[in-house]
Amino acid sequence: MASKNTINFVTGNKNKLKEVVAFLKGNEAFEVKSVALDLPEYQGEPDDVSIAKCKEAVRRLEGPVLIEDTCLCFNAMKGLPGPYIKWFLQKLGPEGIYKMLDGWDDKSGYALCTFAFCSATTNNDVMLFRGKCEGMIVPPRGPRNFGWDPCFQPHGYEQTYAEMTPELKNSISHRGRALSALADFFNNQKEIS
Ligand SMILES: O=c1nc[nH]c2c1ncn2[C@H]1C[C@H](O)[C@@H](COP(=O)(O)OP(=O)(O)OP(=O)(O)O)O1
Ligand SMILES: [Mg+2]
Repeated sequence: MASKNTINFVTGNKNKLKEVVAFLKGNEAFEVKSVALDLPEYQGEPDDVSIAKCKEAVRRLEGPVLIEDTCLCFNAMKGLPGPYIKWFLQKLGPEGIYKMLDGWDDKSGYALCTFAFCSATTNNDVMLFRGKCEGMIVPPRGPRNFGWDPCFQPHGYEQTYAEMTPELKNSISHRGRALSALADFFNNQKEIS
């Protein structure tokens, strides 16, 4: 049996890593090796942010590189805070994230996850794998373990992400959906070079 391909997954976020490892457990085509590195927070549209982040990771490391960038987008605000959610969360906490929508009736939004992969041998071409989960921004409920999980409730569910089991979250989440696209791609590749 051919040995598994290993991809460097570059993230400074332990919770992201945990979800990625749990999702890929049992995957036969590849495995991720964690590289704990805080990459810069770029500005722009989600795809451009992920491409810039991936190119910076390639510049710093050798071999195939995988990064991920997550947005939380409010429909009332035309997709903002989007890639800037990290700073809003850091300053305002989950309560403040909900209060941002005080002036709007529309509390709907979506979580968007974009994985960016670069093989480092293909002229630095970056491939993107996206996953989206639609839902509502709600007053925080549930454990405060992971970012804005307490104030995001996916459509069709009565729990916030924070109130879900890790298995349920991964099966419907923005990240789970993006990982499923990523895994499909790699499972159809013979070798990741
Ligand atoms: O499923 C999630 N559930 C709740 N919160 C989440 C989730 N996924 C990311 N988050 C938070 C982390 C950060 O505050 C922001 C995304 O920013 P983002 O740059 O992608 O993450 P990060 O800087 O923590 O890690 P990284 O080193 O991979 O860039 O939303
Ligand atoms: Mg980041």
